[in-house]
Amino acid sequence: MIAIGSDHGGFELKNNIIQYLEENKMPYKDLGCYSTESCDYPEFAHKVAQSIQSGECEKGILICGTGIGISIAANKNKGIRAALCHDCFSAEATREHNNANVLVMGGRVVGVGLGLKIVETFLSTEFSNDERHLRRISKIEKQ
Ligand SMILES: O=C(CO)[C@H](O)[C@H](O)[C@H](O)COP(=O)(O)O
Repeated sequence: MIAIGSDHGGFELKNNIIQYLEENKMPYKDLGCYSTESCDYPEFAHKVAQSIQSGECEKGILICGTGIGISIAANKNKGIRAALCHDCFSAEATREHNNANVLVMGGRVVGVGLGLKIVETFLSTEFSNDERHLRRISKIEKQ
């Protein structure tokens, strides 16, 4: 299950990603927001983080205007490795190297075409399980 959330700045891209997930029969949970009305991104970062921490969702996708604020908020939650990616190379690398469990994008930064490619790359790339990456992730967890 994929948890997805955004503020008003990411609402439109979130809707396009939901359509992509539905077309590809990928189960998801839409944790809001549900309109373009101004709202506060930390709320949605927290909801997505909680759904991963509880085990209900395996991965998450978060979108705000730039992706920056919602990344900062998401990464305050234990066990959350949220990666802001605006290119496919980073989306692949963060899965392989960081075992990132949340993809973050800026709805005012990327277009829908690139955004969906980044989602596809992130969701289809496995963690490498390489010893050096495991060691580095465990150092993050201890911080
Ligand atoms: O936190 C952000 C900036 O890093 C997000 O892009 C927000 O979506 C943005 O700040 C919202 O801005 P607005 O002027 O309230 O629409």
